Amino acid sequence: MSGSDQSVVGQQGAGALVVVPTFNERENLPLITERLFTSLGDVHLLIVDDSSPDGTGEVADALAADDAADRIHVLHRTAKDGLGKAYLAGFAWGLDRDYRVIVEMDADGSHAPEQLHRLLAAINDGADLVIGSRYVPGGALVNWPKRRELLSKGANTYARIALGVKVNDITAGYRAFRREVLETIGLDRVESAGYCFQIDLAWRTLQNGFTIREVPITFTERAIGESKMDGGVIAESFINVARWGVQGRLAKLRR
Ligand SMILES: Nc1nc2c(ncn2[C@@H]2O[C@H](COP(=O)(O)OP(=O)(O)O[C@H]3O[C@H](CO)[C@@H](O)[C@H](O)[C@@H]3O)[C@@H](O)[C@H]2O)c(=O)[nH]1
Repeated sequence: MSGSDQSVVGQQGAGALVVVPTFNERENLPLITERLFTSLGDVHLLIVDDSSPDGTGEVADALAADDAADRIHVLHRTAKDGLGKAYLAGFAWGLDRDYRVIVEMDADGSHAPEQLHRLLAAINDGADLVIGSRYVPGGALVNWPKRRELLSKGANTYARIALGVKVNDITAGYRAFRREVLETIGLDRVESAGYCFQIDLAWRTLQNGFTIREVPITFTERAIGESKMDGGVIAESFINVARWGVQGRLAKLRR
């Protein structure tokens, strides 16, 4: 880990930690870092690397060492352990410090740092969890393979019906949390290791009485490297969502 602990001062990004999980993103990481700090100079960045074989962790360390403003931090984990686990480790790191807002963002450029101000503005406006949504008016997909789009829309429809929630893009990975949401949910209660983690957190956010607001974003398919989505991720989502749906309905019946 590098960099020192400090709260951030400034305007829109003040007190915000952007958590970026990485696995084999050596070429993407410098590009997204540059774009992030060009867009919002007063956020902090935490890179959570799972010992990427391509040397992403060393690239992250070099970026942290070169940042004179000490805004970049790196968490090195020993093995690839899933997107959800990487985020939870990053959130725990952020909650241990003074950050007011914790952001999720991919390393591959799918989530434009230039649109982060939209998420932070909604937090400043009182939302508890803000989802950068592809499926609200103004949201868009660029170059995403048709099969990924169908999978994503299918997963969203399934989750909406099974859980009885109204979120349009509950699988989205571009998000901003007010720190109280994560503190109240309790990170150790989150059950999903993979991408189902996104649904898991949104579901628990609502169950704990917090609000979710969706703001439109443009999701652009990565130009470099490849997705780490696999069959295990899909199976975990299917099973967990079904289980939460049944639990939620039983709890309602008992009331
Ligand atoms: N540390 C770590 N990082 C990981 C791991 N798996 C993936 N990542 C990182 O997590 C980010 C997203 O992974 P991708 O594999 O590129 O995601 P995607 O298929 O494009 O999926 C995106 O869209 C989904 C919604 O449809 C989202 O659910 C998902 O979060 C993500 O935003 C990238 O920065 C990638 O390096 C892991 O096991 N460990």
